[in-house]
Parts: sequence; C-alpha cells; structure tokens
Amino acid sequence: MSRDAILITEGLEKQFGGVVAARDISVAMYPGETLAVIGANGAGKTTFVNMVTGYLKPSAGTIRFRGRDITGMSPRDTARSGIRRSFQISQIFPQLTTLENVIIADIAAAESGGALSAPALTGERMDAARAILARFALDGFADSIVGTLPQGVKKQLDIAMAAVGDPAVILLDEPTSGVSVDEKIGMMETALAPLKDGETTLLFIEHDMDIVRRFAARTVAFYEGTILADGPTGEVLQNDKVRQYVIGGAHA
Ligand SMILES: Nc1ncnc2c1ncn2[C@@H]1O[C@H](COP(=O)(O)OP(=O)(O)OP(=O)(O)O)[C@@H](O)[C@H]1O
Repeated sequence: MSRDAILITEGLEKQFGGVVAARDISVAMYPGETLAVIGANGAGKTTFVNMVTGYLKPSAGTIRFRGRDITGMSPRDTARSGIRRSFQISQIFPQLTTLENVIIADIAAAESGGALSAPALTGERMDAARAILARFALDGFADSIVGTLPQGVKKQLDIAMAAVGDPAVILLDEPTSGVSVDEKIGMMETALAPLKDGETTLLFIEHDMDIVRRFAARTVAFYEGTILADGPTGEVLQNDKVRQYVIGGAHA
C-alpha cells in the first residue's frame, strides 16, 4: 500500500513469567482499512490488542502511531490520542440506558475527560450521544436498560461506544462473541457500516471465518504468539499453514 501507515508495531513481544504470549509482532495498519485477526485460543490476539491500547506494556518492541512512539503509554492516553477498543467481555453498564452508556463513553473519551459531574451532562453532550445512537441504528433503544437488550444489540452498542469521538483506530475484541449465528452478519453490517465511509482503521479479532471473509479485506493470522500470515483475506485463509494450524483449531 502506498499510503503511510497510521499505526505500526515493530518486534512486539510480551512475556508473562516463562510464557511468551507474543513474539516479534510487526504489523502496519493503514487509514481506512479493515483487518481481521484470527488465531486459536491462546495464540496471542488479545495480548496484541492489549499492548497496542496500553493495557499491557510490551517486554520488547515499539508501537508508533501517526509517526510518534507511544510504546508504554497508558490506556487512558492511548484512547485520547485516537486508539480505542472494545473488550471480549462488554464494558457496558447493564443497569443504565443505552443513551447513558454512550454519554459515559463520551465523557471518558473527552480530552479534558474524567469528571462525571453535572456540568459534564450538557445539552451538547446529550445531542452528540443521540447522534451516535442514530448513526449506529441504536436510536430505537436510547431509553432501554442495556441489561434487558439482546446480546447482538449490546455488542452493537459496544462498537458504537468505541467509536465515540471519531478515533482514528478502533480495535474490537471478538465483536460477535455470544451473538447467535443468525444475528451475527446483520449485527456486523449495521455496526460497521458507519465506520466504512471514512478514514477509520478497524481491526477485529474473530473466530468465525464467514465473518472474517465477509468483513475484512486483510487478515493477520496468529499462531503461538507469532504472526503466521498477513495479507489479503482470501489468500491468508487459503494458506496451508493457516488452514492447518489456525482454521483447524478455530471454533468457526
Ligand atoms: N495476564 C496474563 N498472565 C499470564 N499469562 C497470560 C496473561 N494474559 C495472557 N496470557 C497467556 O498468553 C497467551 C496468549 O493469550 P491471549 O489471551 O493473548 O490469547 P488469545 O489469542 O486472545 O486467545 P482467546 O482466543 O482465547 O481470547 C496464553 O498462553 C495466555 O494464557
């Protein structure tokens, strides 16, 4: 790709005691592209996302975002600089409404951020939160208590919350986990559509190869903490080693 990469990892490594969870992870991500990360359980996918988003400090290697070295930056500063994420287990507040959850995400993402005080709940912020819900086709659920919603809608909300503030890079950790096979494609279509029309770089970890084929132009395959293949999705999924070590072990 001729354009400059927006996020580059070089030689990332993470050790937990004697366990090497990630080794020599070098990936360049480009503005506007959608990548899937695949790999069997324990392959190092979440460890990679945790390092990129500041939740884990790499044992070695560097992370550069927009040309700047952000290795070891805190999760909070990483998020504010424009790299946001979702988690395998939703970080939403089930007892609050959809609108309230988006407002909290907006406050957390704000530059000056943090203060959950009355002045934070401005009309402007309410309008922005409503606009996000509309953009992600969640406006019909604005006043619903999140805990009562179907899993597919909760995961859609997760993605909408990661997109608050228009970050440059969004990393989604298993956005379809727990969503029924029938709902998955529709959920992903609805949730990703608003992100496809801009410069947002989207990376998602996924075990379902149908979802990978359908939504990711490029795929990075992890195996035992290393990158086994990185390229156009069709090619990676046909790669002999990927078929043997990754897809064979995936619960697709
Ligand atoms: N905090 C930790 N302490 C010790 N070992 C860890 C820790 N986090 C991850 N690991 C180990 O690192 C390896 C990679 O784990 P990771 O969670 O990144 O895998 P994954 O590919 O995301 O798996 P899954 O598909 O099950 O989510 C595993 O062997 C795991 O047990």
